[in-house]
Amino acid sequence: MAPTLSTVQFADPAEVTEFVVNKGNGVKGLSETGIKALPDQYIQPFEERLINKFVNETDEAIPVIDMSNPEEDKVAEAVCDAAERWGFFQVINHGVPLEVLDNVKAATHRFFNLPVEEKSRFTRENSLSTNVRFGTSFSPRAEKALEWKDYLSLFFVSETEAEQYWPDACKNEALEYMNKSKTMVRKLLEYLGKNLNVKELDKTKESLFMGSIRINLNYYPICPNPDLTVGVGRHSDVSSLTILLQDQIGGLHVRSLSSGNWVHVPPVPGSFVINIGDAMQILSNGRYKSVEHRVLANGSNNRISVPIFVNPKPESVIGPLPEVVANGEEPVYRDVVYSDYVRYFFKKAHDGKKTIDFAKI
Ligand SMILES: COc1cc(/C=C/C(=O)SCCNC(=O)CCNC(=O)[C@H](O)C(C)(C)COP(=O)(O)OP(=O)(O)OC[C@H]2O[C@@H](n3cnc4c(N)ncnc43)[C@H](O)[C@@H]2OP(=O)(O)O)ccc1O
Ligand SMILES: O=C(O)CCC(=O)C(=O)O
Ligand SMILES: [Fe+2]
Repeated sequence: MAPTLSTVQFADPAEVTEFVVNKGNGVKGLSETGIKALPDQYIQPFEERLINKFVNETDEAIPVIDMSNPEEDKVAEAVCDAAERWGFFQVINHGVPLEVLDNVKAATHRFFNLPVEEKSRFTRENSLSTNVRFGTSFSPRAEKALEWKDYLSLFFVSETEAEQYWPDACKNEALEYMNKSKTMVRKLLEYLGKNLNVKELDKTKESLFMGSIRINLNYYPICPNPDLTVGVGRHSDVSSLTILLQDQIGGLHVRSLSSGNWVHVPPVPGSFVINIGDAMQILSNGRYKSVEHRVLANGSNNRISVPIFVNPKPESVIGPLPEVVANGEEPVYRDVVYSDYVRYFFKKAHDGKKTIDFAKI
């Protein structure tokens, strides 16, 4: 059973960290104690809070693209245009059965509703596989201010490995979600590749664009002072492409490339939010943009989201594609080993678009 106010008292911030991070209660456990004020270590610097005046003053919106007829040129054009001008878009009629989406959302709630002793089997310290990690915030040991989010991160190696190590509460649903999304992912990558003069997604391109998959189940519990903190701080993803399933609560904001405004991504039932990640920005020599985004904390509702990060293989060397620089275009990025890039991302706190400097020439 979740601890309650009568059983949990925090004398100082270190006790909160012990309870949330080290004991594996997460911010969900903290929220469920009935805590009335945000603990100090969650208070973000003023400039990192999503203050209302920067939001919703604009009628800008990320494109919503209908994929009912995926072979039509206008679908490919809309995807490539959005990847260049927004780095973000939503897709509807994408062919992934709605039941699969409902099932993975239900499985996410089922996992986070497990008792702490069960979830703690998957913390960094306890997990039997480095490919399965239950955690909180982003990089708690590196962060000056923590983020109001718990997560389960599942790196796919094989069905057998997943069967053995992924939590029973969600493994079948997460695998089905991943498998049933593959056709859509391939199609999106074909559109993006063709526009870069990549003729086909052969084995080499496949391992660069979609050589590894990570699924995260994110849980953002009700927060006592949502204006003082964030669910997720400003960052860009390090993937090639991210496919995000969000529930009906909302809170994801994207930085508009044209105005610099923070633009809300409204939940559209049955849709996916798709975004370009740093790996794709590097491979396309900056043509496609991985854009800063962040998530608000919420004072009245719990929220979940389930991103699939489609990535190069960890051992892939990524740099501007030969097809892109063949015409004499100057490369903006150097070649980097993808796992070095990801390790660099994970070892620091979220810092907006700074990760990509690691690969800049
Ligand atoms: C969590 O909140 C997030 C997450 C995100 C994620 C955005 C993405 O775009 S995720 C896609 C990343 N790409 C991949 O995972 C594919 C390639 N993977 C790899 O190359 C490797 O698996 C590796 C990630 C480099 C890890 O390799 P290795 O060094 O063998 O493994 P570890 O020793 O386990 O990890 C080293 C170090 O990395 C950090 N870390 C690892 N996994 C995670 C994870 N799932 N979540 C958070 N941090 C992770 C961690 O610091 C590890 O050091 P420890 O000392 O703590 O073990 C976007 C926004 C978010 O808020
Ligand atoms: O929860 C969301 O809407 C976005 C989460 C996110 O940006 C991430 O996990 O990388
Ligand atoms: Fe993200």
